[in-house]
Amino acid sequence: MRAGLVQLTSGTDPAENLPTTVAHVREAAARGAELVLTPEVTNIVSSDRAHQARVLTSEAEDITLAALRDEARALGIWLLIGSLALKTDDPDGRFANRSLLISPGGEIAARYNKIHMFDVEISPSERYRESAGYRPGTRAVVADTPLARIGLTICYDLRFPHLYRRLAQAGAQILTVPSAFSPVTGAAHWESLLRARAIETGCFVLAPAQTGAHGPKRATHGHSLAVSPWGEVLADGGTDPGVTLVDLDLAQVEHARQRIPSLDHEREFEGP
Ligand SMILES: O=C(O)CNC(=O)[C@H](CS)NC(=O)CCC(=O)C(=O)O
Repeated sequence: MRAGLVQLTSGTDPAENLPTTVAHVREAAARGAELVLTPEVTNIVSSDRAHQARVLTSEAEDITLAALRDEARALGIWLLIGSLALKTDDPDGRFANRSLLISPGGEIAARYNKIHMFDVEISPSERYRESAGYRPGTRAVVADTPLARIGLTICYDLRFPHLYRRLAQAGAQILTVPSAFSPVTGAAHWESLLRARAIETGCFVLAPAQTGAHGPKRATHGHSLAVSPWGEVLADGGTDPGVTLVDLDLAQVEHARQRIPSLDHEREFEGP
């Protein structure tokens, strides 16, 4: 099976971001990808909540979702929209950071709302408070497709290994980690964490990423990565926007788990 990782430098205007996203999805499909994946917040990278409140819409009205559903249908591909920032009917007005898996029929096959919120202070000048803008999800999701069983996660979720273990134990063969990783933590941790999740679970890990400068105040790490169930980096998207293709042999999932059956070796223990 061939997958295509789309790497983007999304800006603050969903309508302006859309043509580039569509062009990359078409390129991935033209080059043989049956599963195409876009990064976290494909529709908008912005930390201005007032601006987001003006330009974001609900799922039913979202132009990015509508256009990408049309593309999936026209191209006959499975399309993981890594995430969209969407309005919800939550009383506190927070958005959803939602991953959507689209079938080749253009239908929404699965939805996953990001569970873990990036509320951190990396340095005095670099702070994030994701939970101020987004309501965290409360449900883990595995989607069955004819290509593979896919476990959906987003970005900072990557630091919570028990989520990935649960998805693998629920039968996932591919784990998706669409991201907008920070440059500092990306350089220090991104590849190691992705390889660790693949090794621990015996799953392929596919991580399409945002990259570069999103205006003057925000930058992301890039390096969309595909990792095999044995922990090998199969493809690295570098730092420019574009498409990275990778061929996956799903038999490697079984093979890696036979060599190291750690998923089956859990034991109950006492303490601490
Ligand atoms: O706010 C948005 O526009 C969309 N959300 C994100 O970009 C989120 C929250 S700021 N980024 C991450 O989770 C990065 C995690 C990370 O970098 C790490 O774990 O080190």
